[in-house]
Amino acid sequence: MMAASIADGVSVLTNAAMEPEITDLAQFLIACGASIEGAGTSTIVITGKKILHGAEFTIVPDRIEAGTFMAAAAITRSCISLSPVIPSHVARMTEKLIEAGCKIKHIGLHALEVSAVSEEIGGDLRAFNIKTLPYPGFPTDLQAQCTALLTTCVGSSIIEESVFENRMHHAKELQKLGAEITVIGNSAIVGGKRPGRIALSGCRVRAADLRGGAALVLAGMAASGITEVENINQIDRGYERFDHKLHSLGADIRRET
Ligand SMILES: CC(=O)N[C@H]1[C@@H](OP(=O)(O)OP(=O)(O)OC[C@H]2O[C@@H](n3ccc(=O)[nH]c3=O)[C@H](O)[C@@H]2O)O[C@H](CO)[C@@H](O)[C@@H]1O
Ligand SMILES: C=C(OP(=O)(O)O)C(=O)O
Repeated sequence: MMAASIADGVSVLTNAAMEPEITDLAQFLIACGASIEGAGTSTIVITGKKILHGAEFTIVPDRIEAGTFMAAAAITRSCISLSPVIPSHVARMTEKLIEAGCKIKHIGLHALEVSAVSEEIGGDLRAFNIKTLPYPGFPTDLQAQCTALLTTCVGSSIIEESVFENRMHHAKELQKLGAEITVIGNSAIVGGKRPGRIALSGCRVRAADLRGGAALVLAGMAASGITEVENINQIDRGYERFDHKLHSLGADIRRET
């Protein structure tokens, strides 16, 4: 879209992703004088302009960061409110957490409250299944965080990763924390909380990638004892001050320099 905005003539992008970030980029380019139609659908038509101009623009809230904090509330059985978030951008995550038993309240247009506190939800969280799909389906970038959450829920779940291959590295690390996970190709079967099964317990684990790393931090907050996550530069690629934000919510977390 960026290149086509200043290319000669009309460009048509087919099979385009329909994610909010695409629409947001299009809106920014339009604010800069570009001509773009169809962003947010699978076909985008761009008529090139000779020159663009500057514009002031506020970018869309990060739906994956929001979804990660929603998972953090759930895995620690806490209640948090988060903003700014566009509730429709985290709709699939909201549906899954409601299926698990969480209570989710809209506070105005750009804030949500997520509660997994057992007295408020009347029991413990239940397992749910996930199949990742292109937006507006369940995002691949929240799969790892939900896998961590599901290791603490009552019952077993099936996770199907259908967007991106090789996105199960966190499973092996979660196993080190005591989780029961069987990976079969791009799917995983997670055995959740069961009577007689030991809950997660802390140890040293390694972040192989961005979302898998975030998932290990979430698991570490739910685990007994101390969890050390190595290779956190992966997490820093996609979360600004993740440790500070979690600490401000009450997590016992610190960065080792
Ligand atoms: C619409 C959607 O859900 N996009 C996700 C996708 O975007 P992203 O655009 O990064 O993903 P790609 O389209 O590059 O890749 C998706 C899949 O297609 C395969 N592939 C890609 C190009 C190609 O020429 N041949 C091929 O086989 C890749 O190997 C992968 O399995 O992954 C990102 C990283 O997790 C997520 O942030 C995005 O939300
Ligand atoms: C996979 C992601 O990003 P990257 O391709 O930079 O690892 C992500 O945003 O979850």
